[in-house]
Amino acid sequence: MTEDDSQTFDSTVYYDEDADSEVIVGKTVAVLGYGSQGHAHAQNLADSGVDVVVGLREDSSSWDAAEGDGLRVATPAEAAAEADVVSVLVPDTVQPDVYENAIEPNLEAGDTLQFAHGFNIHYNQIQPPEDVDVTMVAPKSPGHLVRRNYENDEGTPGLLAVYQDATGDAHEEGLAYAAAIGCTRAGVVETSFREETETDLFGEQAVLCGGVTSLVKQGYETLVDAGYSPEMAYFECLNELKLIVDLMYEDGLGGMWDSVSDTAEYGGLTQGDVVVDEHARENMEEVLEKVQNGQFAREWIAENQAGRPSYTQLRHAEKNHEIEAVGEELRGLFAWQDEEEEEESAEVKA
Ligand SMILES: NC(=O)C1=CN([C@@H]2O[C@H](COP(=O)(O)OP(=O)(O)OC[C@H]3O[C@@H](n4cnc5c(N)ncnc54)[C@H](OP(=O)(O)O)[C@@H]3O)[C@@H](O)[C@H]2O)C=CC1
Ligand SMILES: CC[C@](O)(C(C)=O)C(=O)O
Ligand SMILES: [Mg+2]
Ligand SMILES: [Mg+2]
Repeated sequence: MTEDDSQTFDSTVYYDEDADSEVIVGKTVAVLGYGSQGHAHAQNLADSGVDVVVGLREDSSSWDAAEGDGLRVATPAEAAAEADVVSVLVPDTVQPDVYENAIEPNLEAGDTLQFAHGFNIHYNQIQPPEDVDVTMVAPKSPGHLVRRNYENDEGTPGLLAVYQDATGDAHEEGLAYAAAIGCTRAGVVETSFREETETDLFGEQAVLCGGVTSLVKQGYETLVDAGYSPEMAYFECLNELKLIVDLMYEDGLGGMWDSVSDTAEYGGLTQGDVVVDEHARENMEEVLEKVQNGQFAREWIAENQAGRPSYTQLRHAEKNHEIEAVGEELRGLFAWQDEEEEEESAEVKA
């Protein structure tokens, strides 16, 4: 069975009790990649009793870290060869190459191709054989929190999708994988590769990563250009955002509105749409259109084929924005990051 895109998925939420961990504990899972998602999936799976082998390039900077975390490490081809489930957690743009050279030659009938994002299946960059299962367990969180939550006996919400069910067990095995990385502790919702891919790309571009950072920088620059100190602008437009979003995370927009002052609530409700106005909505719809018609995917693939010229320039400009230096200095002065977070943020920078 291959995914029926027109299928509307019900909003059943799956929890630990809905998963049969025995389905995956007896299998070998190759986790290809040991980065944000890979290090979390591999360690969480292993801590859940799953036989894990990490697949990395022989000159990988992550090889020693994975071995240091008590995991077996092999090349991607070696890992795929011994695995029943191959979890593809290398960057989206290298997955087709890794699939062609390391995974596909070592896939056997009845194996599972598992993803954390649907990009390469949805945009037809990887076309799996008909005799394997193709699933996705996509944590709705950065990987470092997937690991932190698991270690704290907490869960991370996730999505489950079955693109191809050659064995008839894809859903059950995907749910067991989700449980083993801690997602069913929080709740797992079933979706499709199309829906996850398009909503995830839109969300990270228009809201979570792109939209928010642009709003923060524009707010910071507005205050600094008006003569206010960079430190004041940082505190107001970046640092306090976490505290505001924490309230929304815990109890919706109302949870935040109920906690801030009436003055802030009135000002926010009247001026918010002045700043993020109907043009923002029109722009968001254009962003979504480019995701849906494949234009963004083609642009991102071409950017990588060209050696990432624009991406490199944009990353450089972002790292050199004044707010980064101001923030680094202020974060060093204030003891608001606990040790665990400081260690992790050092890891992320490495
Ligand atoms: N980041 C996140 O929180 C989320 C990511 N995802 C998805 O998870 C997947 C993995 O992304 P993410 O965890 O961010 O990836 P990262 O960039 O954090 O990590 C990539 C890993 O892959 C390895 N790698 C890179 N190139 C190759 C290669 N050619 N062959 C073998 N290994 C390679 C790297 O090791 P080295 O370079 O040392 O060899 C590194 O261990 C993607 O599909 C992404 O969309 C989904 C949800 C959230
Ligand atoms: C929000 C960015 C993300 O989609 C994620 C952490 O979920 C990603 O691709 O990293
Ligand atoms: Mg995401
Ligand atoms: Mg994403």
